[in-house]
Amino acid sequence: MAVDPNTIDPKKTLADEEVAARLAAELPKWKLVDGWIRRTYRTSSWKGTLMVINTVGHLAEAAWHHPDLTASYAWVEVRLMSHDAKGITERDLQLAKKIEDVVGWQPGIEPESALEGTPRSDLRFAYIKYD
Ligand SMILES: C[C@H](O)[C@H](O)[C@H]1CNC2=NC(N)=NC(=O)C2=N1
Repeated sequence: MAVDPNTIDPKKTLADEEVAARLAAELPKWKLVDGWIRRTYRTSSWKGTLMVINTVGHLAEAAWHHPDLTASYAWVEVRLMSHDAKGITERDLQLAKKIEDVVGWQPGIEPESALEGTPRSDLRFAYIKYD
């Protein structure tokens, strides 16, 4: 039977140069370092850090693809690779994109948004440090 060239193979690893090019085009804040695609989200406090971790946790569980996380008081690093394929696959890129979309969501700066977004005027509400 012929292989459909349009089907994504979840276990196919991408060459480093291809990963780097895809990140530059699609996920410019993510970098390939030591075999992982990674991104650090900075926050204003431990509570914000845990909110990011929980958000990533939900997305990973829904995807059934799980990043490694390293956290401190005001940052969390998200690191993705496909352990079973021993490399970077489309699964890593797709989950990274979802994380980037959801954690980076700022409805307050979107045109036509009915949502005001996290208030910036009051430090009590300081949360993710958008970069
Ligand atoms: C049994 C289960 O399907 C596997 O352990 C899945 C779950 N999450 C995973 N996450 C990641 N990052 N790589 C994997 O190979 C992987 N495998």
